[in-house]
Amino acid sequence: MTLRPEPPHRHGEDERVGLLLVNLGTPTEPTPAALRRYLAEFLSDPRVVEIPRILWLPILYGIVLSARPAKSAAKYATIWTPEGSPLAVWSDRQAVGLSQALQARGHRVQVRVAMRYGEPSVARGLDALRAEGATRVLVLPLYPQYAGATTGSVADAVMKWTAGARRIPEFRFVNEYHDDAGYVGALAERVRTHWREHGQGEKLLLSFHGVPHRTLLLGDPYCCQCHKTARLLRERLELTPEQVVVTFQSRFGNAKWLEPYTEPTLRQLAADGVRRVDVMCPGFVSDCLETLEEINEEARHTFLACGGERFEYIPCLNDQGAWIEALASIAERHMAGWETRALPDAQETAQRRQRAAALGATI
Ligand SMILES: C=CC1=C(C)c2cc3[nH]c(cc4nc(cc5[nH]c(cc1n2)c(C)c5CCC(=O)O)C(CCC(=O)O)=C4C)c(C)c3C=C
Ligand SMILES: [Fe+2]
Ligand SMILES: [Fe+2]
Repeated sequence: MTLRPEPPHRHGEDERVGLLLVNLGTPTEPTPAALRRYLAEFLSDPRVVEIPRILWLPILYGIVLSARPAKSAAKYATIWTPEGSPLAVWSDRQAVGLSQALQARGHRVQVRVAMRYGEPSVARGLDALRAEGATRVLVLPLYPQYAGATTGSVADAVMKWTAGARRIPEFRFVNEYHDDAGYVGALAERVRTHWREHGQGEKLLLSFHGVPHRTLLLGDPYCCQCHKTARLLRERLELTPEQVVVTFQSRFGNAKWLEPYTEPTLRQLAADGVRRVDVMCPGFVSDCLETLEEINEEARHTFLACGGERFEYIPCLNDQGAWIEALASIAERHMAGWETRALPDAQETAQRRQRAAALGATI
């Protein structure tokens, strides 16, 4: 194995902290060709589809990648913005906001955004942090609930990068923050703001991305963490258990996934005479295809077509101030003990001069 060369090492250099904010990834454009590239990488991850490769890859490169790219591209086209895919746009804004929030709290931390699939890749993000001198790296996935398919896979990508690194930075991983008070508080604020402007519906439906049911039986904590987030949010909002419904969306394939499923539940609610639902997706911190198209377009249509009268979609946390502050607090907690204090410029220059002098050099 050939190890990658490292940036020049300066004797007496200080420890520098980098933060890698990681999201899922998204196609580069809403076209079948771009979708094919994205889906091929995403769906060949053994943590995402846990079927033996020898059985799965022929299905993936056969049926799935012939039919799905065009269908998915058409869906992405309905949510695309002039700046690109919403998931990428929000992730970038979250990184900028987090960087500013940490700076305002007196930390010197280099923040980079990376995507588990596509670009900017985890490897590119880590290369950039190393080039900027990071000797310690906090990996913060934008997934509040831990799932092997998402959070676990981010760790895989980091480990793959370390395998080629000569000087491996000291890593810390944020595994989950499903019950973090700042995160739940930001969700509650989002709901309350929506209710102030649009009134309150009869039911608050909380829709999380699904995973195969067998992962729950195999010990993945995702399902329990989704339910705990929902309970904490309900308590914050002072709602009764009857006012809140938890569902799972985005089922992929024919296996049983976590239940109840979002769309059938909405049909049932309409059949039961519920006229207005408020729908939120607390497991997604950035609006994306799964919220803007699957929920705000498809699920809305289903509910209204089945007799529902009003469907209120409550947006994700995106770049809301309370959420950015929550992210900063989560990062701070996980960087405890690491030197992140920003030095005033003059002091930093003086320190460098001193070190250089000790080495007999002048700068
Ligand atoms: C929030 C956590 C997510 C989990 C858990 C998750 C699991 C999971 N997803 C698939 C298959 C697909 N997901 C797709 C899109 C997608 N998934 C998440 C998040 C989670 N997925 C997000 C944020 C997005 C949106 C990305 C965007 O660009 O906006 C897609 C692609 C779209 C499509 O063709 O439908 C697929 C496919 C599986 C199999 C899975 C299993 C554990
Ligand atoms: Fe997904
Ligand atoms: Fe979907």
